[in-house]
Amino acid sequence: MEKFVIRGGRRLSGRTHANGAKNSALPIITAAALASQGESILENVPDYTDIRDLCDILRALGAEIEEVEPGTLRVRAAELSGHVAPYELARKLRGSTYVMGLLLARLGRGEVACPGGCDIGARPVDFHLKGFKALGAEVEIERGSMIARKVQLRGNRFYVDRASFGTTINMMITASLAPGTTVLENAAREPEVVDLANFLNSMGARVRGAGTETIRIEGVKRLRGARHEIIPDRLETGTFLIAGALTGGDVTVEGCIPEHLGTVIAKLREAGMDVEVGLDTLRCRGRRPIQPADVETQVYPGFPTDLQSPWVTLMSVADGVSVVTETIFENRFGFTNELIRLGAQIKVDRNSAIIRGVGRLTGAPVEARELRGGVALCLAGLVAEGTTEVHGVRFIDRGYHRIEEKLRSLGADIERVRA
Ligand SMILES: CC(=O)N[C@H]1[C@@H](OP(=O)(O)OP(=O)(O)OC[C@H]2O[C@@H](n3ccc(=O)[nH]c3=O)[C@H](O)[C@@H]2O)O[C@H](CO)[C@@H](O)[C@@H]1O
Ligand SMILES: C=C(OP(=O)(O)O)C(=O)O
Repeated sequence: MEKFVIRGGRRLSGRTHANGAKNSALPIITAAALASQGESILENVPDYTDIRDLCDILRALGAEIEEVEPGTLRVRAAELSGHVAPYELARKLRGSTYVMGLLLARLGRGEVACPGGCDIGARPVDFHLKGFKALGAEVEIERGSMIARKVQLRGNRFYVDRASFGTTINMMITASLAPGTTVLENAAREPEVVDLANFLNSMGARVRGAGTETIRIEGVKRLRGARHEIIPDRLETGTFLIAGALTGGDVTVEGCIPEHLGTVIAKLREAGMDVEVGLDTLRCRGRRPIQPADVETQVYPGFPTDLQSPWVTLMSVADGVSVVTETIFENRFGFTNELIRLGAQIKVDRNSAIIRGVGRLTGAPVEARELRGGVALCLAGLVAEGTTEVHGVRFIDRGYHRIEEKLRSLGADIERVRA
């Protein structure tokens, strides 16, 4: 068990480089195992624990995955040797749902534990199952797993409820090898969907329309390996920009795609921050006072739910009252109980948090229970007087690589110690 020990009060300033996107890397590594010919070289793969767990699942199913150099994976999967994903691994992460899409596409059957991931709501898999069924699969939940029996897939028209990100991804993976045409309506439009489509197309798939709400996939007989560079992580980038804003600092994130953060940039400016947009850089200079800026999370291109928690931390020291509304996950304000220990004044009313900005936060031991809420507590520790201990670092490691080193390089006083 590890914890972060943070001594607050330092302005963050300097430059940091964006990692590859977790939510792109998970589907793309899985999709690489769709290829029965050749190998894929995947670059800019972030070293997050979720990624390692996914690779272990795929290896257990017969894929060969090696790290040829830091951040670059070689994936070969001429044949898959098994159709049952190791239960204890698959239940750890949400991204393991894509392994079902892969198994159905390659083997026509599969068994994958109902996924885990951040505890931010019920997070069922009913949309995924409905999607698989629309493609001809017989799939049920039994003994804690999604189980698909031997099936013959065929393309179909499918409406994606709530523009679900994961369902859109899974349908793209499965339909790429399903004979006929699949049309996804109300598809997710996140940049990671486009990244997956680009990779699939370079493998020989025929995916059109990714990035719009209608995606059309013509199934092909086989796919071959390809080279691909994962897009930068807009959520990690946004986290560092918010850290710059919060500490009154001057933080530049290099190697990002500013267009992927349009709403976040607009909201930072509304909060009074000075945001400079470069070709592949974003610079946020923190200004005082922090203006209250209401946020409502939305599917892309709206404000990302994954940055809601860091935003709440920023608003907790703003000069006035703000309202943050969560529309995607019904239980994503759990971390505010811990933020309150540091002195934040937050009332959660149904799916909104009403935040009365306070002049100061003071350090205390707090507990991270999920990824983004955990990082929001670390950010709070950066501005809290005295020492904040954030326990539950393993949740943060699911989507940030040694975040303490990046924060330290910007001037933060933070260390990882055994709890
Ligand atoms: C690994 C990964 O990429 N995770 C991301 C993905 O999660 P994930 O793919 O789980 O998110 P979805 O877009 O599918 O979820 C949207 C909403 O639909 C509900 N739902 C979803 C599927 C389903 O079968 N039934 C159902 O009811 C969910 O509980 C949620 O309330 O998109 C979220 C929304 O951008 C991000 O916060 C997560 O970081
Ligand atoms: C919710 C998240 O991840 P997951 O879906 O993997 O739990 C996240 O990245 O914020």
